Amino acid sequence: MSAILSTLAHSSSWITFRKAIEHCLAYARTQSRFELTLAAACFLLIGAMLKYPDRAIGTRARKDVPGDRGWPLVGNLFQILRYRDNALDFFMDQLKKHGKVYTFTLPSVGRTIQINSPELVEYVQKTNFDNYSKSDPTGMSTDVFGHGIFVSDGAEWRLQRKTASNLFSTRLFRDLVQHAFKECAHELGDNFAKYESRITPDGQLYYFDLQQELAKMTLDAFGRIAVGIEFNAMSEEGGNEFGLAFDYMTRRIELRGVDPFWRLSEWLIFPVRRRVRRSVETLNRYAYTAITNRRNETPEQKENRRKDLLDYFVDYEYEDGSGLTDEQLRDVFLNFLIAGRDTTSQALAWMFYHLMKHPDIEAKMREEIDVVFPNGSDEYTYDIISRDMPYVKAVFYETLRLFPPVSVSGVFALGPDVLPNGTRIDAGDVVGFSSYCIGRETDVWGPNAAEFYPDRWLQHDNHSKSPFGKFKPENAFKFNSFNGGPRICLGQQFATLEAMVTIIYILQNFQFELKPGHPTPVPMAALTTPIQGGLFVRVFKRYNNH
Ligand code: HEM
Repeated sequence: MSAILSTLAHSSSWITFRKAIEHCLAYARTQSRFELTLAAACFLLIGAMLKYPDRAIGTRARKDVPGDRGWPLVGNLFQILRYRDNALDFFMDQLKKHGKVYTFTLPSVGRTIQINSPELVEYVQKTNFDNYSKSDPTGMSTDVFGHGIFVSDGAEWRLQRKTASNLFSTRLFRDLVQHAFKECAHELGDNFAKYESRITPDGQLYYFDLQQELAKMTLDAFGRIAVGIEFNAMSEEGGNEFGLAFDYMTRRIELRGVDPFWRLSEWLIFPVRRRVRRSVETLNRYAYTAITNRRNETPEQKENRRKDLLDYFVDYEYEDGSGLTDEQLRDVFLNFLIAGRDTTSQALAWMFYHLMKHPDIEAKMREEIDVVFPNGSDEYTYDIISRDMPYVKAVFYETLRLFPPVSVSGVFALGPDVLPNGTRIDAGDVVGFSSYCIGRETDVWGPNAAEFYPDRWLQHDNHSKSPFGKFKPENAFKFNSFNGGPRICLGQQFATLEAMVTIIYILQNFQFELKPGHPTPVPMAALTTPIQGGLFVRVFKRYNNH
């Protein structure tokens, strides 16, 4: 081998090159098949390294877009792995270093052109929407998402979007605020009341993971409201089997993104293979049980309950009279559950953390709540919550600005394109955007962009009924936490109302204290953005209220 390499290295002219080839062939005739295969593999590897000296294999060079130089064949993989503990820091550091548009490559996904400016995001999410796809050509999320709304395009996506939007009516919201959301908030409160007096077996004060409790609540709520399932996550006997399987798989999908050989490694590492299989089985079991129950329901049973999301899909008919298959319904079920559970609960966890750090903001929220719902009243209505509580909404939206549950996302370019700033996009490129980064940009949000400052969402004019002013909505591409354009989050209003009912009920009745020595929360690199390790608090009843 070394003889071949040294001859090739010195082949400065065609004659010497020919001699080198002859030398190689003569040498090869003396070698075993194994050594020849090894030599060929080394040549291929060296050739590939020369072709892709600073980027992931298969990607085209892009000297015209700023970005850190990558390694041969693996691109920026090792660099991103160094940010494993907080992947969002990678995006922020790149933003500071290169500006709003930069690029990096990964062997599993190819080239990403990251655009962190509202104008460019608007172009991709809305103006040239048809050129960008959400489907997942890597297959990393297929075992969970299948062909559901998050990862489908074209007719498949339109069907799901249109069918699901039938559900989200003002009539439903009125009903949810007065019943389902309120009932779930009460159940959560019942658990808090138990935790208040609890002592651990070794006699210590009881600190619990508030983020996990909120996730249980949003899962139970969404199960009841959308798919007619009682997950019983909040009940202590429930076990939260579905939620844990979901958490594991969402984390797994994220890890697959930085492992070019994820199929092989998951297959080789038996405990991972087993846990993936069991988790997917759990998710499927819940989904198929719900679907079978729904298909077997009698007309009387159906009449005695409110029409839910699953009904709209089970009842759907194509032009030829056929309906959706069980597999399609399973994808609907799982996609909506991930949308409905993690996002809202994580945003609430981040918000309660900020309230513990900003008692002045919490006091103002309580002031608003106590005026609108005096004496601890829980006569919540859709009109009052959406009209008369600008400060509570402002605090929730300020949390979504700084800690958006979907903090980084992207689309695949179907064809070549040129962005409004002149950046070229090649077919197959990932165009990435980060509401987390945009939410922190000072030219977008002002010099105090990094500050938790809910007042930025309020405006004062003569028409505002509340002393806090009026809630001031923002452009969807500047405040991109709910996405924008035709794929804007379908559940924005649902999530906002659910969160507000929960916040109001909790602040009317409880107070949290952060566990002493709790580390400053760090966002976890998952499909959504939970607090890494959870949020451990103690809860107290609010005795000085009403
Ligand atoms: C605070 C809570 C929420 C936030 C911040 C949020 C944010 C988002 C974002 C950023 C997307 C786009 C994802 C992407 O394309 O990468 C999205 C899509 C979606 N969201 Fe939400 N979401 C929230 C709650 C909900 C809830 C509660 C539901 C259901 C009731 C929901 C239903 C959906 C659906 C169906 C889509 C897919 C829309 C499409 O592709 O057409 N979301 N959401």
